[in-house]
Amino acid sequence: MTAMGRVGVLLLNLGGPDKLEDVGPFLYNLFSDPEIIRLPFRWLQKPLAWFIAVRRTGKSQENYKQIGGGSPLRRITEAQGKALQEQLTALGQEANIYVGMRYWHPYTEEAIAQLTTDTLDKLVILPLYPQFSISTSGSSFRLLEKLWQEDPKLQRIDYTVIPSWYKQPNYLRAMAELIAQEIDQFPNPDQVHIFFSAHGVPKSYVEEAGDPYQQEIEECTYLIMQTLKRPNDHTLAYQSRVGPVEWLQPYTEDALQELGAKGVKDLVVVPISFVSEHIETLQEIDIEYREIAEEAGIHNFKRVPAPNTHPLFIQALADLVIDALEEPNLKLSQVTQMKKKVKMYPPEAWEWGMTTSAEVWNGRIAMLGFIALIIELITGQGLLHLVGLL
Ligand SMILES: C=CC1=C(C)c2cc3[nH]c(cc4nc(cc5[nH]c(cc1n2)c(C)c5CCC(=O)O)C(CCC(=O)O)=C4C)c(C)c3C=C
Ligand SMILES: [Fe+2]
Ligand SMILES: [Fe+2]
Repeated sequence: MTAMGRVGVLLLNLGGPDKLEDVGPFLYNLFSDPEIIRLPFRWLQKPLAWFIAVRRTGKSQENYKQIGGGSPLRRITEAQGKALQEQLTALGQEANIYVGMRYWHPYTEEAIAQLTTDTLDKLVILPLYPQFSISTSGSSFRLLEKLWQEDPKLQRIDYTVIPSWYKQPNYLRAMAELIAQEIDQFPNPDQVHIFFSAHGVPKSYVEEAGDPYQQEIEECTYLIMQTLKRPNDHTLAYQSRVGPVEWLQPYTEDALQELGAKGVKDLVVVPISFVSEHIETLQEIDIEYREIAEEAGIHNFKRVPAPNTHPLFIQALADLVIDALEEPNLKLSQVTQMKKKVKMYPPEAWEWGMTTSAEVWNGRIAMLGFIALIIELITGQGLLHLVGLL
């Protein structure tokens, strides 16, 4: 305890399957989230999530097999929490650290149950995503808002939220240092092409729902290059597209092929939206994109490690917590306002069940939807392709 009283830090992350048997239920949880699949009908969410999870599990398990049979996200996030606690203690700020994952253990609900029994005086909510997206931090904030509304014990905790933090100077320094270490291993470091690969989101998130993610990614790329102070050429592209709807462009695979065709031979990939190693770095970049790059003639392909427990990165997290404790509180409900009034799911206009006629239409559309789902289940074609998920 310090002058601030008993402080807690809630670290938010996505979560990942610990072992192969977890892949199916993890995918079901992920696709059950309306911030991941934005459907106009809430009742369709769970059957669709189940269907997509069943269809995707085999392929996804193959990928997890290639990285040792599970996600390292929990282990790394817990190590980040421990390092953050030690750094805060060194700076004179004792704190309890809690890890709350969105789609797998330890779930956000478990972290909340723990922290309500710890009688905290102040809680800092810190998402482990440098940039805000509706689909990541936004989804976790929305869940927390719901938990807060339901629990009077939580309402008594004085808390503040950090919405995004890609401008944090020590984070930028950590990224620049990790990039410099990698390019300096090449015979001609200044000739190496620096390839920023961000996790993508569907284009409609940005263009229709006002997700600030793309703007924050672009600014973050610019700030890292400014901090790096090297003359290298660089590219920003988006990875991990799911389904045939348009996602943010250029796609990583296309951009790699284009650079190969232009004669780029030396390239380092910087995973820019992740702060830990996980399937998208260890399998997708290190295995799939490496293969594409090598086929395109990029013979010297390297990847910059995620910040993980890099001391400058842990310092950045500690700075964020200490600054948040000193600044005025930011509430969960204020965050979406700040983030350019993003339209979280469901848009208000879709609030159904308020009138008798709406109930009648709900019923009719539900019947039609179920028929469409049955057709899809039998033929493997139709509705799911229309909504752009398969
Ligand atoms: C900034 C990070 C992330 C954004 C933005 C994001 C959006 C997003 N993701 C999916 C679908 C899937 N994501 C999956 C895994 C996964 N996603 C992120 C991060 C972001 N996702 C991480 C850290 C992980 C890995 C977890 C781990 O196992 O370590 C998966 C599962 C893996 C697979 O089958 O490919 C899916 C599916 C969508 C649809 C989306 C935006 C709408
Ligand atoms: Fe994802
Ligand atoms: Fe992926």
